[in-house]
Amino acid sequence: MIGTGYVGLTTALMLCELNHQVVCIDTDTAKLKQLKSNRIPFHEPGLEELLNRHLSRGSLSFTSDTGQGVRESDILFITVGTPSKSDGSTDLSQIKNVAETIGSNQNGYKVVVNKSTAPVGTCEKVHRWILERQPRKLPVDVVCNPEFLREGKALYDALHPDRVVIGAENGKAARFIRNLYDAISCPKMMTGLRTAELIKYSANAFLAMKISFINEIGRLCDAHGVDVTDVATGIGLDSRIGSRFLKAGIGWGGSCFPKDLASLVHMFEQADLSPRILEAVRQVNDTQVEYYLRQLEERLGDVRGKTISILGIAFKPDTDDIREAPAIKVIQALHKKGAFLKAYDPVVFIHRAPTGLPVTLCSEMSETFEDSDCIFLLTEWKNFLHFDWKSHRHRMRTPLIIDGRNALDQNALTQYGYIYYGIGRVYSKLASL
Ligand SMILES: NC(=O)C1=CN([C@@H]2O[C@H](COP(=O)(O)OP(=O)(O)OC[C@H]3O[C@@H](n4cnc5c(N)ncnc54)[C@H](O)[C@@H]3O)[C@@H](O)[C@H]2O)C=CC1
Ligand SMILES: O=C(O)[C@H]1O[C@H](OP(=O)(O)OP(=O)(O)OC[C@H]2O[C@@H](n3ccc(=O)[nH]c3=O)[C@H](O)[C@@H]2O)[C@H](O)[C@@H](O)[C@@H]1O
Repeated sequence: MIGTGYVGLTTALMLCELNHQVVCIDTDTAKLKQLKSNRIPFHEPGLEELLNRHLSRGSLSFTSDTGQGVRESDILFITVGTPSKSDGSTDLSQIKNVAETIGSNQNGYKVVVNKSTAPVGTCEKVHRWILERQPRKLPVDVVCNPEFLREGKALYDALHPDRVVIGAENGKAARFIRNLYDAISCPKMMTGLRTAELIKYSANAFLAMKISFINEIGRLCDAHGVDVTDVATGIGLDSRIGSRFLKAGIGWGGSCFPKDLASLVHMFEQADLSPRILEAVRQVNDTQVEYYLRQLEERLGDVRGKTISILGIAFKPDTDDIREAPAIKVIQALHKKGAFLKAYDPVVFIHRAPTGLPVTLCSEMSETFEDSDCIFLLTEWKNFLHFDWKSHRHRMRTPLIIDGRNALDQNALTQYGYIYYGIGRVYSKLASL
């Protein structure tokens, strides 16, 4: 497993659970040091227990020596990063580097499986990069096995996927990889390399589209006094639509949706096509923070000099990942407008203290209430939802709550005397009867 981030480490542990022997390779020696001493370098539920189990059983090992890892393995998974370049295209330098190292260290037949999300045609490039570096002509097959796990639920998703997609040009290599997943019961789709690559991007874009769709409907709900959660329930009951990914809120962030949509748009442009739906999906998301800030200012007036408390920094619960987190955008925008900011997140500051964020960090959630003019919830951590909101209201200067995730109990909060705003939320008299 070359690359031991969220995807590489989770996949390695999943394969260990299926009784395979795995060597994890990474160039980040500080990360390897932590892993070797039983510590997960990021917050991801369930991984630490499996790390301990497989390190002590000897089914898992770690090294920074990629050459040695390549020579000792039959199957090589590429799970390195594929960040965006400034024009939206994908930076393939980490994949290229790995492919070249595989080529120069190849000592026999290998199956190279690309799991990193990369544009259509990347696996063909990987094949070429390997061949160019081989010391002598050796057989190698490249397979595309995109990953669909979610952060925060990575282990569950890896062990219980909705499907496994295996793209290959060679049936023998494809079956070899399918056999790895024998013990996992789900549909296994065998397809071509390019198809597998595009399935991954299309899946992420479709999910982002569902969210942007309900967020746009949420704005109309605000205008008409309609409850967006009821609209989502009502449409989601149609099995052709489905109820998931219809939670309206501050918008999608994270390490993948933004970069993958940018990459897909770039692929369209390269093909001389206009990605009209994708552009709209991104536009709704890009203007969602602005929309919320307008709602905030309508209720609080000018935010200059006011104290606003941010609850949650991670881009979603159960992770410490803050890549493209909506909270960061909100903090920066409010700071620019002259607000004082406090923030609390139960895990983010433990593993990855963000540098240069203009916020005063709180060590407990209750501190965010003190002399605050607004609490802005941006990550729906469970402990925020089960907090004793009733007894803390009096500590706020203005009891305004902006719920960026439509996660709090609006009726209860209103009864406790808070002013509540969630996109497309309507105070339900029925619920309070
Ligand atoms: N994070 C997620 O939830 C998902 C990510 N993906 C895709 O999987 C890929 C990896 O993503 P993450 O695991 O989040 O990335 P990450 O940034 O957490 O981990 C990547 C790892 O690769 C290592 N690395 C970089 N160059 C290397 C090299 N030459 N040799 C060995 N190791 C090297 C880095 O040190 C790092 O530990 C990306 O393409 C991403 O789009 C796909 C599905 C889910
Ligand atoms: O390619 C990837 O990296 C992964 O991207 C997403 O997973 P992830 O980014 O971990 O998180 P999601 O649960 O998809 O949430 C993404 C963003 O959408 C937001 N979201 C999600 C669902 C929803 O109904 N509403 C909503 O605003 C979340 O708060 C978060 O900011 C996909 O769900 C995974 O299938 C995919 O493998």
